[in-house]
Amino acid sequence: MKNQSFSKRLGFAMNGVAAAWRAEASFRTQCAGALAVVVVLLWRRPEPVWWALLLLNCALVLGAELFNSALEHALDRVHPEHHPAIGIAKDCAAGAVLVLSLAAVCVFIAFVVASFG
Ligand SMILES: Nc1ncnc2c1ncn2[C@@H]1O[C@H](COP(=O)(O)OP(=O)(O)OP(=O)(O)O)[C@@H](O)[C@H]1O
Repeated sequence: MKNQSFSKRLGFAMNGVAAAWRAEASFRTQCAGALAVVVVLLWRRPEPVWWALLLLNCALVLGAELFNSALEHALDRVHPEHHPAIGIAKDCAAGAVLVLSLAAVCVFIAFVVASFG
């Protein structure tokens, strides 16, 4: 089923986001964090570069969580039994979310220091 219309592919992508929202508490928490960042941006109205940096970080964390969720679903389906390699694959995906989340927190701290310090 390759090369479907743009609206159909957009629908598939929205289905993925909705499925992650329903299934993953961490995705919902990260969405709440991203919303909080948008509220702070609207309140402080910083220079455009801060909008770009903070929104990019939010998108990176949410995107990584979606990849993490995709990998978990696929691995659980193709290999339901426990295996050390599956564990490492899942841990690496979770590690990617952690690394990007830490980077996002660092950028947010830099923003707070720059605008309130
Ligand atoms: N099939 C498996 N084989 C080996 N280890 C596994 C397997 N499934 C999960 N694990 C280990 O358990 C951890 C948690 O896996 P799980 O699939 O429950 O993800 P999770 O981190 O709970 O996901 P969520 O983001 O939904 O909270 C993995 O990171 C991995 O270390």
